Amino acid sequence: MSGTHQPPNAAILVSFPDADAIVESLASFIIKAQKESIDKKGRFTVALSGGSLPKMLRGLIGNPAVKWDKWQVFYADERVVPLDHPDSNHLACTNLLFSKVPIPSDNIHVLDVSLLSDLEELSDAYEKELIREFAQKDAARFPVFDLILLGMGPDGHTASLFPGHELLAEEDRWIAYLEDSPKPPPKRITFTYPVINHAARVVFVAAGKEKVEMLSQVLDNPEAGLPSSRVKPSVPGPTLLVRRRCGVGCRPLSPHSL
Ligand SMILES: O=C(O)[C@H](O)[C@@H](O)[C@H](O)[C@H](O)COP(=O)(O)O
Repeated sequence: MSGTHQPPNAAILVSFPDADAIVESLASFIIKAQKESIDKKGRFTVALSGGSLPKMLRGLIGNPAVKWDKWQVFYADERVVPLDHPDSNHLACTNLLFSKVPIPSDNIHVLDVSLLSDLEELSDAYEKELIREFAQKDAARFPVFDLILLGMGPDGHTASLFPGHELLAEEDRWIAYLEDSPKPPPKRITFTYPVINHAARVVFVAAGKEKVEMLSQVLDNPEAGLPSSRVKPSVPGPTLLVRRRCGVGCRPLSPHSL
């Protein structure tokens, strides 16, 4: 083990030599979080993103430590397309993970596809899905996810929260929609910051050389207000898993220290 970089927003940054090392470490991190959550509450609430994240979850496949029947899975953001559309985050997660593991389909919370033509109704319905899982069980103002897994775009976006977008200022709603996403497809729903920042754990998985420059912006220049810099769950701050040298002063850390 060599050490961590503590950037101003108190994120924990961990870098790995290659994608396989991230996959392995991410799986152990998730399993540890799962155990703590099930021991405490009997369930594990997790939110997934799209992009390259689903394929980074392959370390969970065939792993007997994963208690799939205790998982409640939501999408931190989802593209407004049918569930079998190539752009669907749910389809990517299904192809790369859920079709290969024994998770009950009722435990995966997907868009109500009968509402795809009305984004307001669609995001309201997804918010109600969260309310059923959290407000009724935990009686909290905002849901407290056990784990939210995020990606980071080369422009610093995360989930479907994009630089300069009005949704960055949303303080009330749990789920919001947009019709002008700069990353296609344009219509999406997304968790808002109140949801992301109330999570017990948030992990960014940001593999790829093209993210190095943006990563240093996000970590070392939070006052610029990039969407990924605004992810600030209270304790212990977000964890960032990145591939290769991150270029912002961090050193490789043993996966076991996660
Ligand atoms: O559905 C989406 O588009 C996302 O959830 C988005 O926020 C993604 O996580 C980032 O764009 C990173 O994507 P990559 O991992 O493919 O770079």
